[in-house]
Amino acid sequence: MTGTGLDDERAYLAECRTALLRMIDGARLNVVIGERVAGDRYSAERLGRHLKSLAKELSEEPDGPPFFGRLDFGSGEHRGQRYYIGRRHVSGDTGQQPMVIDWRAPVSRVFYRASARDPQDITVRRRFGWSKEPITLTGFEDEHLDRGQELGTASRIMTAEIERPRVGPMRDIVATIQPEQDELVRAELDESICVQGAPGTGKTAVGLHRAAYLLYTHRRRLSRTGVLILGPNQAFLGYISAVLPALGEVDVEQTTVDRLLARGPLQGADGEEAAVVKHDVRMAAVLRRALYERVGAPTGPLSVPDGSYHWRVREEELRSIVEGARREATPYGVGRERVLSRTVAVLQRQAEARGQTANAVWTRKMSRAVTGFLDEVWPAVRPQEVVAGLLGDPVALARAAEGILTPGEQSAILWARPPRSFKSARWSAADAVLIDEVAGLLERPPSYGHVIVDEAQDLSAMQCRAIARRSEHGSITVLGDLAQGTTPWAAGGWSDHLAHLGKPRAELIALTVGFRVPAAVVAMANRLLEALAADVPRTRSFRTDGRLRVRETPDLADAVVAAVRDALDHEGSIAVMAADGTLEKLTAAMRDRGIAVATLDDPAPGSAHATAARVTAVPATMAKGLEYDHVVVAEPAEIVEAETRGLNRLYVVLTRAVSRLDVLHSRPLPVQILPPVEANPTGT
Ligand SMILES: Nc1ncnc2c1ncn2[C@@H]1O[C@H](COP(=O)(O)OP(=O)(O)OP(=O)(O)O)[C@@H](O)[C@H]1O
Repeated sequence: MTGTGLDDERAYLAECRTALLRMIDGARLNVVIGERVAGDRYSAERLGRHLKSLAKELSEEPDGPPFFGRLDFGSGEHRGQRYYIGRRHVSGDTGQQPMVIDWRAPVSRVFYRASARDPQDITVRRRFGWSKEPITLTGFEDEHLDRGQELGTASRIMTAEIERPRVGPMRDIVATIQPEQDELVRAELDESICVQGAPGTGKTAVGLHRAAYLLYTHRRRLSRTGVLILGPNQAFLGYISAVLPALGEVDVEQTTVDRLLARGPLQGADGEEAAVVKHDVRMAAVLRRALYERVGAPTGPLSVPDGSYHWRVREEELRSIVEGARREATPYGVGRERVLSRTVAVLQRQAEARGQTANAVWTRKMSRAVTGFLDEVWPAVRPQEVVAGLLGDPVALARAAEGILTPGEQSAILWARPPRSFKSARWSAADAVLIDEVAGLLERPPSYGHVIVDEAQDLSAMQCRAIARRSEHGSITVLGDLAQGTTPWAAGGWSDHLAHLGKPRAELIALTVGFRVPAAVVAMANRLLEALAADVPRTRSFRTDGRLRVRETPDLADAVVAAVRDALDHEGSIAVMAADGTLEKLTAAMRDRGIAVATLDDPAPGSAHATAARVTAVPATMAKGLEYDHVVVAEPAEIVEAETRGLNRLYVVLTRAVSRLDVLHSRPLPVQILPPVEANPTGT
């Protein structure tokens, strides 16, 4: 093999860039040609869509390095071959092998999995180092795996990538995916997995890369059924939104569970007591009962006029049709269809016995004629109607909830002032979950090919059921951390959650190496973890850098302003986190003193409308899943007091910093985060 020096690599880089430009030009030209040559309108549209998305994918290729690794094979199937690995394929001349191989291709797996102990036919694995603006190839590191040489955490290039200051939205990690992460990313499409991992172990990163991997490997199947990513809130979705496009995937639906389920604006709000009952899995049984209570028994024979004749169906026969449909456990809507078609079939048999032809026109006429009977025994309903019928009527609720909900629970969810009609109801997010449950009883929603659920520990049983309905014929990746559960219904363990998600046999895997939080901060967070009583494995930090500063101060606002000014001297993003009320005051204080502060409602950093502010004010309740280079946490005691699972919230907030964390307090710190001596000064 020739060409192993930096100059040779730079020459190869130049060739790759030319080839990439050729690909983009080719894709654009194909769009033009495709528009001209396609025969009928349908195929023109399909071809046009396909080519446009290809061109879009290619031109969205960031102006980044075309490759990050190289593999030299010494033996086996690829003996004597050299492959460059990058974010996407770069085609060579016709008939030549690709200049760069997509990181998701089967052969690229070796880049992530080979080790000195198991070199997998590799002689040398090379990692490339790049600098930004302009993107320049600065060097490389070789591991002679065939000679037992492996750098692991001693790799400067890998360490620099993991420890780089964070700026703007989340980035992909393709160049440095770790072997245990790669196993999850490349798990088979029909495998459902559940990843438990402490803050910063890469769960979100793994989920996003798994989506990209599955789309590459099963493109046809998934372009039909789709991939869905569910995150905790819009701020989080904004933060992760750039990762998949950077990997060439622009067609993945990313949303929150609330948005996925809402059938209209959500204008209502529930108190915690009501929300807890509405999210309880027992509501599924209450709703089912309320719905099927609408199915009635026939109260007499059916007489159907047909010209001058009347067809008659006996009451027993009608009863057995209705009972039969009920027993079949199909969706309610299908049950109604079956009662209709079976009743008409009885009429048809009678007509045929009298020598009459029962053609399609006749069948339609008979179907219309039995609608009255159908509406009586198996009425058509809207899901909102069923839910409003329960929440607005204590008698109906008591009937449906008897033996399932206590009287106290029933009164917790009853509307104080029922709306005049279900159409004018002010639905809450929890109501939307109930409505979705009923909608699922009426008709099964289409299934996604794969669903990725992030921060899954916070889902309620009823939300899990809603997701299960949408992944019945697909698989799921569940990502979460039991210690970060902050909702009143947060999971205490994974097995119940997985059962509600419809995948009780999903494999549970733990990630235990942290790539975000510096070791000093992990030590503090781990002390708090002890108090959370969550059954989760401990983590160790990959990072040896970073700084933790804890300061008592008589004036919180002054101290926050000083800490932020100090942070502004360094590169990287900055966040101030506090309980919601205090944050407003701190934001005003910072702005008064000339510091530009963004909020989470502002456009994502890096987007066209983003503000220039480097500091973001982040309410403690919105911090989940986010990370900033420097975090200033103000008054931890208030964060703990603000909600029932306040200690879990504090755990989330303390684990958002990548490089530096300032903890500022004017009141005593929660004892759970103090070192043992300070927490118990008398030693008793
Ligand atoms: N293999 C890796 N190489 C480089 N960076 C990584 C790697 N794995 C994770 N990271 C980085 O570590 C940070 C934390 O990752 P991520 O947000 O996916 O963790 P998480 O487990 O979802 O955390 P949380 O539970 O707090 O939401 C991110 O900046 C991510 O890019």
